[in-house]
Amino acid sequence: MSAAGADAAAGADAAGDRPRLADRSALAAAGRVVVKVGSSSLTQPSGGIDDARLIALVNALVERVQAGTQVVLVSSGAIAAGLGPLGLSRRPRDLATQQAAASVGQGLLVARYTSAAAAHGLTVGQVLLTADDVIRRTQYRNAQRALERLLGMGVLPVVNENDTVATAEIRFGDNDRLAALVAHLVHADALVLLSDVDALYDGPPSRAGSQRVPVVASPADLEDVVVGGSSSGVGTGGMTTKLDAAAIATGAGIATVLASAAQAGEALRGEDVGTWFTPTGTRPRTRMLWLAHAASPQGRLALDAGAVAAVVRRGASLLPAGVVAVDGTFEAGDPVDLCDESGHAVARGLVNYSSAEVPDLLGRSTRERLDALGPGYDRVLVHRDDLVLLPRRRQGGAAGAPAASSGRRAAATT
Ligand SMILES: Nc1ncnc2c1ncn2[C@@H]1O[C@H](COP(=O)(O)OP(=O)(O)O)[C@@H](O)[C@H]1O
Ligand SMILES: N[C@@H](CCC(=O)OP(=O)(O)O)C(=O)O
Repeated sequence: MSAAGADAAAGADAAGDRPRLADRSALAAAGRVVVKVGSSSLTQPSGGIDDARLIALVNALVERVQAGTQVVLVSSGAIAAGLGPLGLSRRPRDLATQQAAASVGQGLLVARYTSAAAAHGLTVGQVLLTADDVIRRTQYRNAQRALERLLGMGVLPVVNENDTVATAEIRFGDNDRLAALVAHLVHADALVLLSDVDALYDGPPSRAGSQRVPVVASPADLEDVVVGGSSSGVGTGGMTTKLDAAAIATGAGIATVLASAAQAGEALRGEDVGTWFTPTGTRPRTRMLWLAHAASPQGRLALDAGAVAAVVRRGASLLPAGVVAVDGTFEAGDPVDLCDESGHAVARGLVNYSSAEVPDLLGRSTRERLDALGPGYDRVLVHRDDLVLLPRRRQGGAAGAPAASSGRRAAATT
């Protein structure tokens, strides 16, 4: 996947299946890059699309494409672009109006990308994703196949969340993490996050004395960094979601750069701008990353101690006999959290039965289930291939890297 030359500057991936970019200088020769741009970098304060900035971004992307890099653009800005045409002066709070604004704005946004890219002979393809679409085996393969084909045909895919149909429950909500997962989905060499701020600073950029952080080599480098929310009025997550995205990507072996959209060209050429996040982990299986980071659990299964040990330490599937209680309303195939006796989520998986069926299964052996309930009830509750362990810091709901990138995950699935 990497262009010739990248290997020289790349460190070997421990998994051995893809090279990792060692530093900024390797970026210019990267084979495949996902670029994410935030709303504040594309729209005017009043909400309309800022044509000059959008064209400058497209020019920077075209330069990379012409140099041989395949680029996927994850673009925010649909909601912001839809405000003006709908007579709205600020980002609406309610979901339905956000959906309406996104519906109007997304079309306008892609039309501008299409014409800006066409000026260079580059074709744009729109890809709208929901989190729910891509945690399911068939659908994530479908998204992967579509992106792969678009790139193979020399198209610039422009990805956004499908805000118009994403309900509160299945909504991803921020494109920084979405971009990190897309980078993983397409096996990108690097993720470039473009914003209205030119780098990560050790404190709020507006505060006198805050210093640019040029390199983050490990999470320890972030210990003294103070991060805040968005100050633009149109952005969503501020620096917090960018650091989450960088953690997801680097934890999966993907180098990440945070820079200003105004310096997109320099950032993509590997010049010393912005903040470089060194890849730390190795690539987990694609769907597992989505399951840990994109899926909203629809229920909780309380496991006894033996079942926790089997799932977490031995990598076993979850059998109904090890579950003592069920909570929530879900269908077969939905994501649920598997909790230990103190209520901490230790794993997340796709459940094979609905919440209406589970109570009848609990505590019963396979033979007892078949005898009492009939054929088909010998399935496990959650198969080990549909399961990802959650690291301790994620327990209680905080975002974190999935254990899929660690040795523990390998133990849990083999
Ligand atoms: N430590 C920090 N370093 C840099 N920016 C920060 C920091 N803490 C908070 N921010 C804010 O994060 C903002 C970028 O986030 P956001 O507005 O969501 O951007 P986007 O629309 O590009 O996704 C910056 O404009 C800045 O005000
Ligand atoms: N999907 C939304 C953007 C969500 C989002 O993450 O926004 P931003 O913080 O500006 O990257 C939209 O297109 O308006």
